[in-house]
Amino acid sequence: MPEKAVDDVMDSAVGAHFSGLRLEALRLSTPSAPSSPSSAKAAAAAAHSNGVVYANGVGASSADAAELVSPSALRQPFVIGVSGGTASGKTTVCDMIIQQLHDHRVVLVNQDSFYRGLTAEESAHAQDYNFDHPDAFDTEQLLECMGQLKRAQPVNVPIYDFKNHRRSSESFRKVNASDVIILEGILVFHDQRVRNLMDMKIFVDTDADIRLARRIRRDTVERGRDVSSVLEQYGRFVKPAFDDFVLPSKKYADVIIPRGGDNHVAIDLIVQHIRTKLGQHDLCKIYPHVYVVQSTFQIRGMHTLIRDRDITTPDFVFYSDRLIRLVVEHGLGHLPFTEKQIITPTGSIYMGVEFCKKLCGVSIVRSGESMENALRACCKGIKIGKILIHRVGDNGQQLIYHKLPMDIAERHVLLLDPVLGTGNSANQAIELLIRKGVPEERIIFLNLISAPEGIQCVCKRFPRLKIVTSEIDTGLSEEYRVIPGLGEYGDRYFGTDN
Ligand SMILES: Nc1ncnc2c1ncn2[C@@H]1O[C@H](COP(=O)(O)OP(=O)(O)O)[C@@H](O)[C@H]1O
Ligand SMILES: Nc1ccn([C@@H]2O[C@H](COP(=O)(O)O)[C@@H](O)[C@H]2O)c(=O)n1
Ligand SMILES: [Mg+2]
Repeated sequence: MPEKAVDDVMDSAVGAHFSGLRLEALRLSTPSAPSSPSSAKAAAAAAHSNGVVYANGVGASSADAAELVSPSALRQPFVIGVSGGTASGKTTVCDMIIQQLHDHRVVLVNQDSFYRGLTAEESAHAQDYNFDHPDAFDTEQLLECMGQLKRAQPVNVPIYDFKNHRRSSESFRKVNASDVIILEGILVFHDQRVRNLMDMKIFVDTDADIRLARRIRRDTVERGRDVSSVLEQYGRFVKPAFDDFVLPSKKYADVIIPRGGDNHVAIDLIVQHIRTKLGQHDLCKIYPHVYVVQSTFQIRGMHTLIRDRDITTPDFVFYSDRLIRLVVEHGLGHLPFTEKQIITPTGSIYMGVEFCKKLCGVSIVRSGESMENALRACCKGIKIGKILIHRVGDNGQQLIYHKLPMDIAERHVLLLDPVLGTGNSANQAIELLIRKGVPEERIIFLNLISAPEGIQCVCKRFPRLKIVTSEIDTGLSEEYRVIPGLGEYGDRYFGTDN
């Protein structure tokens, strides 16, 4: 690219946001082609398998892992509650989720395991016992087990036999501490203390007639009952308890799955959500300065829209802007502050804080410019610099042009690029900022999506820099594209795609 043209690009791009004008062309001799995706993938895979290290050492798979992960970076496991009426398909749905995930870091805990065993006398009149009432479960023991798992300790879960209504006296099922715990049962949303353990609640909603038909088949085939006893128990206890306890707890659900295991779309979405959580867990454990905006279904919904190849440009811009705003706000939360006391209109003292004033934005041209408006909306009058990284041919040479505030060395820098792919251009930009005197720990790199390979590449080189992102994707393709990704972000945002 001729220097004049670049000058024009930079001048038109930079607008009137700062006065310190510099243009410098750097010819880099170090090859900067993306590091091979296979080696990056191998590194990501290694980190993936090593990432699960527990406070008590359970599950640590290598000595390297212990070095990589600092105990302060450990997070709580992600707990998913699955409720619904009897024979709605709860166990089936959980089994499908676990099978699809194919990941050892997910464990299932069944509320059924915590049924109180009947005494000999109660067993003799089992037909009169209400197994659908909350008192039929030892909820204290369930809470204790879940507490242990949350504290990353393995637990022995009882084994319950539906045929004789007793727990096995000799054997237990050993459940290891894991990153994702799924807790399923008819009444897991009933007790507030159990509900409070959950990060996500799913209700499996299946038509009552279908449930009854399935229950008759299951209980006669698997639980040693005959049809008339199933029907009698259903009318006397199961249905009334469903109406009194199970159905009223549906209101606590975040997600309702109609048709249970037949609803493949819902199961795929949940699997995808858990995968995202697992990816975040590993990388956030390994790199304590990686922050992922807390996922909500609003955020997931916006990602679903902007990742859809058929979305219109105005919608892409609208939802990208909303997401970017969240990332920017989160990033600003990592800036230092000073305490400040003010007087409110009621004459009272309010002990507050004052924002850090010495900051600026730097966008990596061109797609990083799409994040500038959100930054300006949050920080009135903020100076925004630009860095353009231009590849010259295929030999790895790059030209870097920049326009940065004169006093950038004294500022905190919010580096803007919506997609962190290989991490190579991000590293070039960060190196330049450091050469300009910005300390590594004063740089916050903001993106919408990040590939694990990019996070590894940047964090290994700049371990004190912070990365704030809204989702971590699966990885890079052979062509270094983020997968599932969202395509050429700049073209989609500025409407220059086809
Ligand atoms: N989508 C489905 N189609 C047909 N049968 C199903 C389906 N989902 C579950 N079942 C069967 O219905 C019975 C009840 O399912 P289960 O998953 O045990 O329900 P829950 O755990 O909610 O009681 C089981 O025998 C199971 O094999
Ligand atoms: N000894 C027992 C214990 C429980 N039940 C019934 O099991 C149902 C809960 O399990 P799901 O897999 O169907 O959710 C519940 O409705 C109890 O009536 C039983 O029959 N015998
Ligand atoms: Mg079940």
